[in-house]
Amino acid sequence: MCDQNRDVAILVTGGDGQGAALRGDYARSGAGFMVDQGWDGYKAADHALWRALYDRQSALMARYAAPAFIDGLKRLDARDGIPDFRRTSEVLHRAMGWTLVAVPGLIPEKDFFDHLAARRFPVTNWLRRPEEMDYLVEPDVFHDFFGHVPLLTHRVFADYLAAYGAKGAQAIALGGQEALARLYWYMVEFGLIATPDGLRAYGAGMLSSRGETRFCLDSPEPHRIGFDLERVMRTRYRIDDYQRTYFVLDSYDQLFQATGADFAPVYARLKGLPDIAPTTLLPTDRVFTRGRQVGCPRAA
Ligand SMILES: C[C@H](O)[C@H](O)[C@H]1CNc2nc(N)[nH]c(=O)c2N1
Ligand SMILES: N[C@@H](Cc1ccccc1)C(=O)O
Ligand SMILES: [Fe+2]
Repeated sequence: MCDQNRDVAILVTGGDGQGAALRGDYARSGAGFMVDQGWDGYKAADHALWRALYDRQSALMARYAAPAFIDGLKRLDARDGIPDFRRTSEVLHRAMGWTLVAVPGLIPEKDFFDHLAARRFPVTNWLRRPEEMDYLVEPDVFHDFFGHVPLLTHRVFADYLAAYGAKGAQAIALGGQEALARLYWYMVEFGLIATPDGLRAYGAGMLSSRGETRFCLDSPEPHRIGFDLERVMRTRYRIDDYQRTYFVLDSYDQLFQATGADFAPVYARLKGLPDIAPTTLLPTDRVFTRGRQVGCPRAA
């Protein structure tokens, strides 16, 4: 089992080299790092913390979240306590062909891509501590379920995620997995979408964090730039703080269409181009907000 821990430790020190402590119980994980959710093991205090997180985040959704996210969250009816993934999977599978699988935390990229390609969404089975209510570095069940599952009930986005996962094998074969991981990071974890009422957040990474839900739309610090596949794939990211750049979709279909292209020539082009720092703005960028980029946002 230590091999699996080693694999995951390598994964978690990815990104720009920051690490995050591994909290999950990887010892009992099986194929694809799947574990039993252990739903019966959750205590009343865990369910109470879930409800507190759920109520606090839900109160922000009308102002900050994309309509598709709000619709999906309502459909899940997950306020009362930490959901039993098996029950959610029954509903989700009938509607969208997706199921949820419990994992102990971050898993190696190949396993993650394979799960998405097979329409299995990995959901971490432990809950953050009360002192981490506003933000934590690695995903917990609140981030994975509250943040990600609502958009699995949206046909185009659910199909996009499967199409995205199916790109994993080729990316690993061609050395494009960092580029593909950036596409996930910016467009699944931290994506914004333009609506008639202005920009709204749909990314799981901001919507599971009260701090970043407000920051991503209210703060003058970060850049907000129109989505462009190669621009996203060239842009580095931080895993341990609010983002310095957010990308904006015109529609979920725009993201789905972009993922229909063959990425092999894209990876080849990227090999000859430098990475872009998250604080950088290019003259070719479609700029919604030119961020001030001063100071460390989370410390503010
Ligand atoms: C797609 C990209 O590799 C990203 O870092 C993956 C890796 N492994 C993961 N593992 C889990 N459980 N959850 C995640 O969101 C991710 N993200
Ligand atoms: N920072 C998010 C969790 C998260 C972890 C990893 C990636 C994206 C998001 C939160 O506090 O809810
Ligand atoms: Fe996530």
